[in-house]
Amino acid sequence: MNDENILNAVSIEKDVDGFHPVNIGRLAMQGRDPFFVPCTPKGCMELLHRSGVEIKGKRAVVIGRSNIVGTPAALLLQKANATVSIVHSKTKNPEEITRQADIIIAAVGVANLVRGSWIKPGAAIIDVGINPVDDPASPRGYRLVGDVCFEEASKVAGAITPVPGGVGPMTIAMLLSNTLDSAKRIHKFK
Ligand SMILES: NC(=O)C1=CN([C@@H]2O[C@H](COP(=O)(O)OP(=O)(O)OC[C@H]3O[C@@H](n4cnc5c(N)ncnc54)[C@H](OP(=O)(O)O)[C@@H]3O)[C@@H](O)[C@H]2O)C=CC1
Ligand SMILES: Nc1nc(=O)c2c([nH]1)NC[C@@H]1CN(c3ccc(C(=O)N[C@@H](CCC(=O)O)C(=O)O)cc3)C=[N+]21
Repeated sequence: MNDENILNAVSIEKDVDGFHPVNIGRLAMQGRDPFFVPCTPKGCMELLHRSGVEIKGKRAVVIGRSNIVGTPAALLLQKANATVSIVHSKTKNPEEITRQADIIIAAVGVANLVRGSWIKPGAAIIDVGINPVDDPASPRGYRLVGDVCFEEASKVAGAITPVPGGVGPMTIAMLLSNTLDSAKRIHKFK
């Protein structure tokens, strides 16, 4: 499948994933707003806001730069007036960068990449990763873990999201929220 052709075929007013290039472009520009914000990054911001984490003026690090998570998450943090660094697979000494962060969003797809020693005491950690690891003791033969080593990180962080039961369910909630907004807009409800 060619994702560019598919995204171009979606009407920007019905793009509830927020992946159309026009919606991403509007998200990136000052003074413009997209019709929809991508669900997973939107869920990350909702978690930070509802947990009372201050974003303005803080240092944030996003690990990962995909079109669907890392890049829009970095844009949203920047819009919320954080100073944002992006760590990716070519970054040297990522832990030196993450250790300066008040907020970390990890969206990598590598189980337990972020260790306790990567984290500044008191930082807020949003773990987007959904990684299956073999576990013969669990009914499915595997269990899900995040990109952050929860056992270590939870001893250092001020706040941390679990996997499962963290960003995943928020993504689903944001998809429903975007879908409701879309319907309201099309039917001219308030
Ligand atoms: N909870 C939820 O709702 C969702 C969870 N996910 C999960 O989030 C994770 C990321 O998803 P997605 O963004 O789609 O993944 P992608 O594979 O598209 O992107 C991964 C990103 O991580 C970077 N990366 C890979 N290895 C390293 C490393 N060792 N150190 C630093 N950066 C690295 C890559 O860098 P580079 O660009 O250099 O290749 C890339 O930018 C996955 O586990 C996925 O299952 C995804 C969507 C929703
Ligand atoms: N166009 C598009 N939109 C997406 O939103 C999208 C996508 N593509 N590609 C794949 C990723 C992945 N993703 C998840 C959403 C919820 C959970 C979730 O709710 N997980 C549960 C665990 C579920 C279980 O136990 O199996 C949890 O974290 O608690 C996981 C992963 C959305 N994605």
